[in-house]
Amino acid sequence: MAEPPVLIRQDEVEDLLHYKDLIPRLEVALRKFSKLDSAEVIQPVRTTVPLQKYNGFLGLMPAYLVHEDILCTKLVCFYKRESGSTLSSTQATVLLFDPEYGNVKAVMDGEVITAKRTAAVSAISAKLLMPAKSDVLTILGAGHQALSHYNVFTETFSFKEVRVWSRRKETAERFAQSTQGHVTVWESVEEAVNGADVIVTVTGASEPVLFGQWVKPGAHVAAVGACRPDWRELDDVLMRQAEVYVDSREGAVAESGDIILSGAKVFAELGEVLNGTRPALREKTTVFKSLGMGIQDAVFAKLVFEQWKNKP
Ligand SMILES: NC(=O)C1=CN([C@@H]2O[C@H](COP(=O)(O)OP(=O)(O)OC[C@H]3O[C@@H](n4cnc5c(N)ncnc54)[C@H](O)[C@@H]3O)[C@@H](O)[C@H]2O)C=CC1
Ligand SMILES: O=C(O)C1=NCCCC1
Repeated sequence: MAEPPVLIRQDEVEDLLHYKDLIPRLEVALRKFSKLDSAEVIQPVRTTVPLQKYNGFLGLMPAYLVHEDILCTKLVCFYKRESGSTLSSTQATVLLFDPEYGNVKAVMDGEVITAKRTAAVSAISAKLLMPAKSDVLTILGAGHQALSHYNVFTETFSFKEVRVWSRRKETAERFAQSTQGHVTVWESVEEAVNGADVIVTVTGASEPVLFGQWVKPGAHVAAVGACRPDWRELDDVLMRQAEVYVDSREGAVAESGDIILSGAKVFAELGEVLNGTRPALREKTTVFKSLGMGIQDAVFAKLVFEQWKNKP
């Protein structure tokens, strides 16, 4: 009989996941995903169950990496929260299976995995697409993803200035007080993004907050929020003037309101750029539209489980 699953808590996942280990693993997974004719990665588009009564969704994100034999699914609930709400907008649990027998080996917290893997993928997009000389980083939104993005972007790159905007100034101020380095708080998006080389959008918005007319030509935007077909963070002008990169084309055309409603064309998947089959147009204005993928959770779940087992 199979052993019962182990339970890995949020603080344990936090201690076990470091960006320096995450980025190379994610690059390998993104490359495999985007290889033409590859049967190495099986990842259907997220199934989403609406929770209308609560203004939220349950997303089911299974993935199987055949060669590494990693079978995993994340269960993630995400919500549209009113300004001032103290409820969390994302709750996630990750299940890691034994693919041969079908039993669950580990049940682990998915919130840290979600925060860190999403930020690490955005950092990969910036590494490939941001202007060669990037001094100013602006973060729009001041929640969990804002902090994980701040951490990985400042650990990976050397910005001279980091700015934050949030719809409530006190949230942005609290964010700026919680970071290791200096962050300036801005009252309007227009001022916050003026002259920025890299802009990260990590809001719960369902209407555009970032407008193309404010974005410096050649800037890179990592757009992480608005993961529903009728939600927006970016306006049509920005979507149409930028070269649009995604994590998964299939996911993007099914789930991204910014892509679907603007009619913007997807130029490439990040994995295609990493494989060298599509170019990184660093000199142009670029948008990386992130939606999140089950394989990203799967590689981290395996890493967490292995490290947890080997803990002294
Ligand atoms: N692409 C991906 O893989 C993932 C995307 N997400 C999405 O990223 C976004 C941020 O997630 P978290 O940081 O976990 O959420 P959070 O709730 O911790 O932070 C959200 C931030 O957005 C702000 N905000 C909320 N509604 C807004 C509005 N209408 N206009 C402007 N700002 C607004 C909040 O004040 C807060 O600063 C969410 O949309 C979430 O669904 C989350 C996980 C993974
Ligand atoms: O990939 C994920 O995880 C999520 N993507 C969209 C919104 C919530 C979580």
